[in-house]
Amino acid sequence: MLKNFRDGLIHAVGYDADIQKKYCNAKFDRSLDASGMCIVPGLVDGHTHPVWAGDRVHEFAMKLAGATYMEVHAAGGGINFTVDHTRKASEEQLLKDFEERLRRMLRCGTTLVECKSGYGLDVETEVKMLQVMENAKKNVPIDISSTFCGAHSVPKGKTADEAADDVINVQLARIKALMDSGELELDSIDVFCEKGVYDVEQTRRILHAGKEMGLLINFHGEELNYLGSAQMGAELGATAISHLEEVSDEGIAAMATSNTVAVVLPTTAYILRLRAPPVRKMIDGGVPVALGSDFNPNAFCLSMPLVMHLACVNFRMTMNEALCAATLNAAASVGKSHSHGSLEVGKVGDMLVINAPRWEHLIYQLGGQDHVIKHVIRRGDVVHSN
Ligand SMILES: N=CN[C@@H](CCC(=O)O)C(=O)O
Repeated sequence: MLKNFRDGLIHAVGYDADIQKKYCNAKFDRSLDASGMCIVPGLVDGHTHPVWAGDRVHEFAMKLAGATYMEVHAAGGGINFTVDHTRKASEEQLLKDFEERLRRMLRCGTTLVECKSGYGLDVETEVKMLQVMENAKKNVPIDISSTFCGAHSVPKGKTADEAADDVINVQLARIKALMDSGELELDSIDVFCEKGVYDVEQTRRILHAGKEMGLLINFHGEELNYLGSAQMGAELGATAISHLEEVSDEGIAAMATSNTVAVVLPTTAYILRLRAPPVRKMIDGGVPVALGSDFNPNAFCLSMPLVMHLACVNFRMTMNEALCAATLNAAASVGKSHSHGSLEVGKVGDMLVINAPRWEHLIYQLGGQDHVIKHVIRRGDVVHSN
């Protein structure tokens, strides 16, 4: 099998490779039966915030007692709590914690992960987070797609308009210089478009500025309140929008027309007790649906197999759809479906050997799914064995 992975790329496949259809939720039911084991592509995590300091375990009790996400923020917790700690943390400490999280993701089968900044909200700390991502790329055998999310929250002491100006004129300007000099490699720009955070027009301004710099648009929209951000994102040609619990029928139609990927996040809906996004309507309406773990101090889950399980039970996705969403469609959400997300000639040789007679065991087992993963192969190399 491994002879097919010289240079880390797939040169030939030993079975019928017609398993997924680009940008759609196609069937994926022809797993390879190799000595009682199955093979699936390496998993792609389409939305995470894994670089930060300051866990928020204390907030969990508030949420269990019924506090909403915005009530936790108003009480001094939430994103701004993590921002305070991340600003104080050294780059070395952030890198050490981040690399440990990446290694745990790898053991759960993730071979490509989208990673957002967003706990700095000022130019120094945002750049520090992005540099941590850059350094981790050299040390951990996992592919990282970096996203600048300087507009993740409105920092203390600024209005949203002032903060949007700072993101555009100060943060993006510095990031562009670092990208031009080759010190940073970024794929996407993100904004938390939400009532009480950035409104649709502020979000549009920031995303437009990022697009002008060549970044893909991949932002948080329609999570807690309906704002019409899906329509705005579609107008701007967004590559992806995530959350979408409150997306409207018009938003779904607009996203289908612009071929914008919907990145849905079952752990977040679960922990915040939000209603499920209308995944069935999105799939039936022609929107490509992807999955992300949304690993962050609020939704503390690194395991894509667990996310796929929740997607099937709580979002009523089929197991085929969940696998496609956690591989090819998640790769499309970061503009990497040409190289990642399926076992096709010319793509990277990322795959999982599943220690079970059917690949569905990856989803079937609730918790402990890493036990089902026998090997994680990244670019043709076995990088983890269980
Ligand atoms: N909703 C906004 N951002 C994150 C949560 C960040 C946090 O609570 O620290 C998310 O994607 O779920």
